[in-house]
Amino acid sequence: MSEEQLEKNIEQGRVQDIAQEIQITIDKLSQQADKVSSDAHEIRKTFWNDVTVNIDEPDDFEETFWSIRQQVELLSERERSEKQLDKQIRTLFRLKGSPYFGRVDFTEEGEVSETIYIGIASFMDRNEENFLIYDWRAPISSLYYDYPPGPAKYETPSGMIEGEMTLKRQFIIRNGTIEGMFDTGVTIGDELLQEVLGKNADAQMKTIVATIQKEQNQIIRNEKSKYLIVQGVAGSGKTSAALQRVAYLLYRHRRTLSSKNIMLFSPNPLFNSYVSTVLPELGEENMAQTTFLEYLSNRIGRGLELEDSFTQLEYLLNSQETEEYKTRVDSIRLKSSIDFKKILDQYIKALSEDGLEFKSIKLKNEILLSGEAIKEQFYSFDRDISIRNRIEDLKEWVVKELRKKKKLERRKDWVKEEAQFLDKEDFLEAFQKLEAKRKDDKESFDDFGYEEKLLAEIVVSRYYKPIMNQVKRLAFIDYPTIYKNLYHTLGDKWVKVSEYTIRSLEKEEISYEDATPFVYLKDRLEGAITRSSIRHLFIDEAQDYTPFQITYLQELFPYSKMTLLGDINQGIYSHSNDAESFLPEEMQGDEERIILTRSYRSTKPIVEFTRSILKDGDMIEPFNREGQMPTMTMVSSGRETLLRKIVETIKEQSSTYQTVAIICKTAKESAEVYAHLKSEVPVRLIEKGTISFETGILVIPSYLAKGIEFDSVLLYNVDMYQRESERRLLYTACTRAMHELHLFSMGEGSALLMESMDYIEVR
Ligand SMILES: Nc1ncnc2c1ncn2[C@@H]1O[C@H](COP(=O)(O)OP(=O)(O)OP(=O)(O)O)[C@@H](O)[C@H]1O
Repeated sequence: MSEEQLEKNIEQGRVQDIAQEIQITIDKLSQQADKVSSDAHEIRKTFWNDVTVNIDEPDDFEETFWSIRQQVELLSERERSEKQLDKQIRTLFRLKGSPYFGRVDFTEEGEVSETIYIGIASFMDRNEENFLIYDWRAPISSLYYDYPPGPAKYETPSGMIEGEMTLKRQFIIRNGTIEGMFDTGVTIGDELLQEVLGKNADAQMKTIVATIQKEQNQIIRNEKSKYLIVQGVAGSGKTSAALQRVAYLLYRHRRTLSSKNIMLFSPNPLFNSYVSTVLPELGEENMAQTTFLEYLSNRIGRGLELEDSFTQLEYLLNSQETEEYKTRVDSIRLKSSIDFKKILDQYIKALSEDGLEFKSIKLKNEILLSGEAIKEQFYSFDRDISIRNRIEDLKEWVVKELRKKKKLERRKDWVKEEAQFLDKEDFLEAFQKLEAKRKDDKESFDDFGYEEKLLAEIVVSRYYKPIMNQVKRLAFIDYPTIYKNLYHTLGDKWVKVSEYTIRSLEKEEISYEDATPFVYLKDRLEGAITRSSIRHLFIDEAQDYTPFQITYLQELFPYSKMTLLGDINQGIYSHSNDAESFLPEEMQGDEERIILTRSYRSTKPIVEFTRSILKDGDMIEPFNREGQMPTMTMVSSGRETLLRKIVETIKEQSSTYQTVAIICKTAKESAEVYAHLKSEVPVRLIEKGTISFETGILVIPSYLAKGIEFDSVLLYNVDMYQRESERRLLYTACTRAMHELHLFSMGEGSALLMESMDYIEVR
């Protein structure tokens, strides 16, 4: 038997021993879980038997309260343990099949050599003395990610440990059997990566803990920086690193940090679902995930129709270079900038003296309180008081005024009339109140007069309640007009942008580029709801955020560290700029920047092709995974033939691969292609509202494919990508392909693809 085989047998023996140990622990914990579960069941069943209920006297009441509370605490303690045990058992089951993926032999200076096995969770021997498996996030495990055999060190809370790594071994273990075992010289050997990357795509992202690369590990374990900026080329593992970073932080700070303290801003709802299984797979709970659009739309509220970011993009991609298009691009650029934020700040300052506008508060089309009266009241307050505090005082004043009006309203004829049409329940309510009143007030009680008053009160309250609620929400502040008036002050340079903005606001619409400034204005005036519980904010696809938006987010999450991940070459919005740092200048100074240049997603021929779409793509390094050269199918006889060719390719590809995506430039084009294909192949259309996707064949607009990957990509109609501004979109679309990329053209081709690029041409 070769030495290698002998080694493998020894390792296989260890895997079996560990599996047995794990099973023993599973059995032990399962027994405990059964006990806790039956305890909890018993408490629930006998909850009220063990509570002393007596509420006659205040003392008895208190005793009852404490008695209930004690039972509730007992129950929730059991429920917590039940949940905890359940989680441990689930992790152990996962460990049993695949206990670890790495081994490092390390000799600390002056100590004996130690063998460390690394897996997705820690596991100790029965006496809880030795680690049989170390969690990948433990300090010592970083040796595995950061060093080849030789001198190595790792950081612990009590200082740096230095020594010598004598062996580094990787495993692929499935169902308790070692399927692959490699001793590696380099950081993380290529064999395992080859195996992982060669697999088919899934509708869900995978964890990468077994093959985290050194530079990715720096992102994951970074603890110091206030702002961590990751500029990484397409497919370099930015999102993967971000998610493993969340798992790392949750583990390292488990006493002080929970998933509730972490938030991820992602590009679209589809992406949210795509990444949602990674953390649970690592035994952690998911953090809150949202999109910036969703946030804005909640803050804008009713009254203005918000154009979403996709509609904005769709407009830009479908338009010719008309005057209107140019104005729109100017508008987007202006409103994305920090300079514009400063203009807005000046405007807000001026509003302290004049310019705030208020809506009249009406009841049944009659004005209860006019906008002018409210304004007059506002500016009668002391101007040294901040706008925010004055608004609070104003709210109180408005409530008081309305209460006065409400009292008078009860006497009006329309109220009496409506009172006759009240429901049985309303009369019952009035009657009960009447009874109570009669009890208190035996002597001088006028039944009839009082009943009439009560009924009138019911009618009037029904009308005033929604008005009062709106007042409490400050809906009487006329933000659209206040925001619109800003555009009367911008001057000649921005006359077209101003006209365009005013026009759209007058139609009660708000463009996507106006949404952030509008919400910012609102926040500055009435006070933002800052999220102080969030300690770590992750912004994926950070290149798609405007400098204005990034500073705004920083203000919203004042106690949070920020991890911004992005790729300037995938900046597909008009405001996208070439700034390497996604941080506006104002925020710079406290940041650390990590650059990822290696692309793992696609095969070498695909990376070589996609990087040449970019003007400066030379720094992008492909991972050495072989595959087919991209193809370009040119059809000069029209759309029908092109679609027929596409159907042929889909059929061929879907027999090999799980996910085949037909990527179109726009949603409009996607819908057309889908209409054509759906009778030929089982295909699904992905739209901006789609929240999840399954494996299979799908048609998707380029910008919704952001962050996601497919086994095979068919790029429909490359002739649609001609403008310089569309280069990055073309790059983004092509870089979604893992194993195969096929481009289709109706003859003209794209000016952005050069003759010299490496692809196979099929005419
Ligand atoms: N260290 C790694 N080990 C295994 N797979 C990896 C590793 N790093 C990245 N990958 C794989 O490469 C692919 C791309 O990763 P990911 O989506 O995180 O990259 P990205 O930089 O966010 O890409 P993009 O910007 O193009 O959306 C995924 O399939 C991911 O699993």
